[in-house]
Amino acid sequence: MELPVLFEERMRRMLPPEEYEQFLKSYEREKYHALRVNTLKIRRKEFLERGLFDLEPVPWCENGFYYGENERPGKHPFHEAGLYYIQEPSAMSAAALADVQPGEYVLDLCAAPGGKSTQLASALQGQGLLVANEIHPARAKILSQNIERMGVRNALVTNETPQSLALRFPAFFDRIIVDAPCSGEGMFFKEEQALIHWSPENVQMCASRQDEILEEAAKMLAPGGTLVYSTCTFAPEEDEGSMVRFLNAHPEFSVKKVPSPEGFRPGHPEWVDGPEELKATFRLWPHVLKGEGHYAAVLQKAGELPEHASFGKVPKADRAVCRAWEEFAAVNLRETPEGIPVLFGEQLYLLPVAIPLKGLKVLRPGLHVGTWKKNRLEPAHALAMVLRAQEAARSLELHPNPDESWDMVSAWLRGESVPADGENGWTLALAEGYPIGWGKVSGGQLKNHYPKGLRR
Ligand SMILES: C[S@@+](CC[C@H](N)C(=O)[O-])C[C@H]1O[C@@H](n2cnc3c(N)ncnc32)[C@H](O)[C@@H]1O
Repeated sequence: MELPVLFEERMRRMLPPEEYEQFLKSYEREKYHALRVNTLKIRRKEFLERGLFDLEPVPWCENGFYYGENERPGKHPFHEAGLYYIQEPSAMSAAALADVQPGEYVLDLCAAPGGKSTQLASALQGQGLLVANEIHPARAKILSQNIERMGVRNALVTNETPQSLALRFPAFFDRIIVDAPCSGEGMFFKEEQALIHWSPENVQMCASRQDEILEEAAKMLAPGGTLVYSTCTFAPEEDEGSMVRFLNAHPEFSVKKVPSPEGFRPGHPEWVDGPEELKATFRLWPHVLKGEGHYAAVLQKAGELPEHASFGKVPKADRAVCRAWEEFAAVNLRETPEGIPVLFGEQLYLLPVAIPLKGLKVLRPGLHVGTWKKNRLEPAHALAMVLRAQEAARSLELHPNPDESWDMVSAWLRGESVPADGENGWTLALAEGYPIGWGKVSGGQLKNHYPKGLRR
């Protein structure tokens, strides 16, 4: 791989000579593949007991595992069932450092395609609130699909600028992740675009954009809250540099000392004329650990976390719709998910927390439970994806014998209907016990309602 000369010169100045050679060599090796088990759907232990792939733990992420280069987890039906998320291993560091607890209010400000958001959602375990925001509309759609596939019930997916989000959510969140757009020097390996667009001017542009994003994040963090900043670049201006500019402008913030995971190296204040406390930020180097490289910092805002702020009431879906939802749940579910029913056009959602949505660009205001059409409620795919098999009144196993082929599941994922002799009505289709969508039994068939856009 041919690296930009100015990049090489800068890296040579940054690293001691033997380390610089090792750093260069890291570009020649095979890239690492990893997945993260989605604990909203399956426990780590159960996933390992299934022995699906040849796995090795990622040291800094409890549910992260490297898999062999010949494995194809993206093709397995369990990927569609949302049992795991394929993610670059060093990218698992920021959300792990955020140490999110169930019930907190969390913002992922630069969230698409959703690696960190889905990791934060697992940590929340369906309690509290996740706002997953992405500025680019097309990327926000992909984020929203991943939130759905992973069975996240308490997320609001927005497509806003950090500035307008900050107007709606002043001092609102317990934790914020800023996984900033950056010059992507850690991505040279896999994305030619990062290599083509690299220039010292672009590094400067990214650094100023990071300052702007962090400024808005600061406004949205509650006193006593935690801000995690990360990039996938090695440029000091965008890493320790962004932190020093931010800390100078915000004396209410300091670097939080958190235990250093295996393989992480300290940040370098001397590269940016910054304070010693930057040594408690983290450098993930591709020649030191098994990953493409990252920078991460955990910052703390002074003060005590207050009670969660309330916006008061939000307008609920009208009575007929709420009643239809209750009736649907009574007939088809054994447990009814919680949330405030809100109608967006024909789409019914359960909003996890009373947040006024007017004026915000929202793609997914909570859990999508159904479509209200012709005075009937048809269940949404997202609802199937948050349920456990036992939470539906009826389910049908499409892969009853683990030793047999996955033909019936594959047919289902292509949109085909399958034979079924159960009771008529909405039925959860299962792949070895894990929901993959809704079907409707009638006339000895499970009619396929797998969304057209997802069919293989
Ligand atoms: C490093 S990526 C995020 C990756 C994501 N956190 C994940 O783990 O899957 C940075 C994101 O920031 C978005 N972005 C670009 N410009 C932005 C801006 N001015 N404000 C906020 N986000 C921006 C990009 O579209 C991109 O999706």
